Amino acid sequence: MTEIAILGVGLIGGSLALSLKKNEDVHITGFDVVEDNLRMACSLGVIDRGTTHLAEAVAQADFIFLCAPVGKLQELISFLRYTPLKEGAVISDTGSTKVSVMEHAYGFAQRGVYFIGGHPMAGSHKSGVEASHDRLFENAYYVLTPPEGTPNEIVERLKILLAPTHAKVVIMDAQKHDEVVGAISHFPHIIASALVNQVASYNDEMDWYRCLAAGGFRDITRIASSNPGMWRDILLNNRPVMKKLAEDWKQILDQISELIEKADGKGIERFFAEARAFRDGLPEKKKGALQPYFDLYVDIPDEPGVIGRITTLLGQENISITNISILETREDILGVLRISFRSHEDMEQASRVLQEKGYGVYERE
Ligand SMILES: NC(=O)C1=CN([C@@H]2O[C@H](COP(=O)(O)OP(=O)(O)OC[C@H]3O[C@@H](n4cnc5c(N)ncnc54)[C@H](O)[C@@H]3O)[C@@H](O)[C@H]2O)C=CC1
Ligand SMILES: O=C(O)C(=O)Cc1ccc(O)cc1
Repeated sequence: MTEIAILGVGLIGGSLALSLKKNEDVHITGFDVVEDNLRMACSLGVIDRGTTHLAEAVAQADFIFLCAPVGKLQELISFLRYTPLKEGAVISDTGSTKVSVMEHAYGFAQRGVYFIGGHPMAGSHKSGVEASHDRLFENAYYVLTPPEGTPNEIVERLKILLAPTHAKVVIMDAQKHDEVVGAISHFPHIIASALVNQVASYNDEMDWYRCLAAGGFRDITRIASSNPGMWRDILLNNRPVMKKLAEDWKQILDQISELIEKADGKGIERFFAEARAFRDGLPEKKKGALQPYFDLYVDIPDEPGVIGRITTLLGQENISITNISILETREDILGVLRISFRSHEDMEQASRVLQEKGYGVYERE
């Protein structure tokens, strides 16, 4: 039996646990600072047991995954440095930045314990264990940053353990990771939020901005709905790269501003054509990466038996549900039920069936 400890049982820790559980020979202990998250994770079958005692969670573990926010990783690593661990244990993390993590991950090898940085390049703008999914990492890149001198067989052990995620595991230097991921993931979150903030400030004067915001605006700003604390931590842990990207961005904006000022149609067209050529050449998004589940939200009256009636209705139509959770229940006010489906077709069929029965149903991005 392989003992696994997941420290931070949220979206990523929960999804990792669900993927690794596909290998029946694992036992997963979850640690979290929020006891309710552990209770929820146990009841959803994400972890085998939960504890709020860190030393106890890791003592017998063969693999330890740090899945807490980036801002908490250094503190967790420092704790592990002086905590009794099993000889040969492999520690990894899932943080979105790698240089600041690897700088702190010293002092393990001399104890016969190994630290290998990690970053599964798939996720969501949603947070929390309720949003976790066993196929979240399917077809996504999963970057590992082993420090120099890590024995090959240790990296291989970690790769074998990660096989049930069906991610494409790649080895990368931490600095290179932060530069590339800074440009394709971290910086776009700044741009998406900046766009939303710009429109929101105009909207203060005239509500039409909000009303007409649709299509392209919604597509390009989806990630502005991400967890603000998580993105604060990511930016603060990739500062030199973020500063450089912001400076380059200012230049790009100045250039386009000048083209507009000069009414340089050819230049403007070239700007869009270059972007289109690169965008159209991006690899196809394979199913599994980033959007593996489809959620429907159903308004539910606060009355006994309503959830049973909804699930029975869907069962009668042979529509499979992958997850179900109650998001709000307040006295005299409608609650909201979130139902997840494996495919868009299942979700649409469920939406039709429930609306026919008079339920208020909607999708939320
Ligand atoms: N959300 C995403 O799309 C992705 C996130 N990541 C990275 O994975 C990590 C986890 O992110 P999510 O799962 O999205 O966040 P989350 O907010 O869903 O889960 C984080 C969990 O860590 C717990 N936690 C907070 N402080 C802790 C501490 N000191 N010790 C143990 N647990 C603690 C929280 O209570 C929560 O349950 C972050 O480092 C993030 O940068 C990586 C890939 C994608
Ligand atoms: O919601 C999205 O599209 C994301 O950007 C998901 C994501 C968030 C953080 C990461 O480190 C990797 C992927």
